[in-house]
Amino acid sequence: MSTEGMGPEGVGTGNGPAPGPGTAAETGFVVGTRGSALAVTQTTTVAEALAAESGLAYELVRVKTEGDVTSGPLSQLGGTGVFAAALRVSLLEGGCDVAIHSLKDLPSRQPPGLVIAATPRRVDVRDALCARDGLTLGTLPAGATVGTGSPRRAAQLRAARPDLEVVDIRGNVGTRLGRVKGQAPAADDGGVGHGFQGDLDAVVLASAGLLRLGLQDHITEYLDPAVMLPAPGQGSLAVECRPETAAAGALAGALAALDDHDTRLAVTAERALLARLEAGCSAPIGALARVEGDALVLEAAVCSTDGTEVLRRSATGRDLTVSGAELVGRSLAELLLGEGAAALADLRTDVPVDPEGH
Ligand SMILES: NCc1[nH]cc(CCC(=O)O)c1CC(=O)O
Repeated sequence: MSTEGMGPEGVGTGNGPAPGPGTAAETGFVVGTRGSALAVTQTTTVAEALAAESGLAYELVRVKTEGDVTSGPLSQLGGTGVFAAALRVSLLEGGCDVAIHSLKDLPSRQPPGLVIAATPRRVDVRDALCARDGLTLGTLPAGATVGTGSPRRAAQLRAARPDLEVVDIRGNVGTRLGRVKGQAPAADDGGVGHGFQGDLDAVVLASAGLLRLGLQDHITEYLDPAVMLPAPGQGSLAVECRPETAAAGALAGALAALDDHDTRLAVTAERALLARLEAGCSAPIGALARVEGDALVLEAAVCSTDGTEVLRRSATGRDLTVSGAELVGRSLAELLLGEGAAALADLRTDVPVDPEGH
């Protein structure tokens, strides 16, 4: 594991000396981030909020995900969240005090020794169609090519529009946007050329990532969750740390203040469903929970990979606590399993579809 300081521009509010790595000190804290534009943007936003709330300074360190991290520590942390794993190793080793993840990229089971201390208020949960010429799912011509690397998006696209051609694509947000015909490549890929001219009619991406990067102008349609149920945790962030960091002190108070209870309940239900289904991170499963009045409503869809079958069910709970939310997720998973979810899809699919999809 290696960390690399990001230089003076990575230093936050600056009241007090720069903190040393691993010391969630009285004076400051160290925040780990992956290197992609989306990771840096969302990490900076959260770090600024924590600094403002706590009065502490912070420093960003870039945690490299290549190389040495593919050995021992990864297997201890579980294979699913390989891209979160490097940050987690850094947290456990004291290389940073806080790490910010896209919640949907985290495995559904929390590793020992780390806690999710805050789930900030969720932003737009929907998937977004970014098409040439302002086209929408309804107006794309028959045979149009739509790029996605996600089996969940592919299956739901096929279910909605069997006449489209789904193309498997990879890469970070800027790279994928650049695949759309006539689209100027977005300058968010850290200067890494994507090597493609626009060759597709459309791509599907998470609205949240586009919004956080200020790229929402590329969206031609926000896909209704009735058509495209988002990934569990989509649009949410997880602020992770060692338990003692969240237990006491100025940073603990700031973490608690950043936590949004309704978001916490929703993502808890979605992740509990995923855990009970024993589904891998690229399984074709959509899940979305919302607090509606005094109820938590969870919807989930398990798709066959070819999109010919989508099993979609919902469950409601009235116990608005974390354990109540877990129960809603688990019960809906049981219901889906009882109706043949495991036969419908290869739930354990655990291909890391998105090395820098972040
Ligand atoms: N798997 C990559 C990833 N992880 C989080 C986001 C977007 C932001 C979010 O959903 O919180 C993305 C990009 C995408 O799916 O388009």
